[in-house]
Amino acid sequence: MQKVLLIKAKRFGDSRGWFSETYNVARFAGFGLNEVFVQDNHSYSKPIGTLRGIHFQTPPHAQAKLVRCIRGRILDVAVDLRQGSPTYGRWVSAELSAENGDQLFVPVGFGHAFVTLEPDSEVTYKVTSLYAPSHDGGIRWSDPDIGVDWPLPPGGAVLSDKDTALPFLRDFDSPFAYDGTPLTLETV
Ligand SMILES: Cc1cn([C@H]2C[C@H](O)[C@@H](COP(=O)(O)OP(=O)(O)O[C@H]3O[C@@H](C)C(=O)[C@@H](O)[C@H]3O)O2)c(=O)[nH]c1=O
Repeated sequence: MQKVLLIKAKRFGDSRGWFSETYNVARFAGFGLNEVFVQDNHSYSKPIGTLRGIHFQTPPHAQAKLVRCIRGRILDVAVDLRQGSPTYGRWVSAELSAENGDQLFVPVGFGHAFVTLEPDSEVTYKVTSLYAPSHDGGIRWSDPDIGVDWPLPPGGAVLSDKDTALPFLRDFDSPFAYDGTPLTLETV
């Protein structure tokens, strides 16, 4: 399995603006990321405080995700859902924005969620397995056993109907196994 990684962008600025590679198979292999991405996703969230998650797909359709914010700003969160992990239910997060160009790599075995910190935020992400609605899974964003410290606006979280009714961690029998990879947030 893989570590959660915060991947910094290299931007080459000139009088026109800048250029940046967002994915390069050789560079990514250099920090141990050899995933094959098979689908690209793009979501737009109008209100500030839009919260999507905590989501995953179960095996054999489990997905690793490479997440980037291309407009606005989000707090992106990865939750350790690996059965037997000493950090089961714990989470790491990073602020991703159009401005910083950072990407979060969320490996298989982690739930993924984000909240928008600005209105009109757009997120794109690559995934390693095709969408399989029959293997869609989720945990409640507000689960007290996870305790994500969501930075919410005064109006609170804006959620899909599905996300308001997701189960809690205590009722979840995780299909993901712990392989000894520690929960860290390494920056590369
Ligand atoms: C995720 C997904 C959804 N859809 C459809 C199903 C549904 O009608 C509509 C909206 O789906 P959702 O409500 O699940 O979208 P959303 O809440 O944005 O779900 C996403 O949340 C983030 C946090 C993730 O990590 C993603 O993997 C995904 O789970 O889009 C696809 O066609 N392909 C896909 O890959």
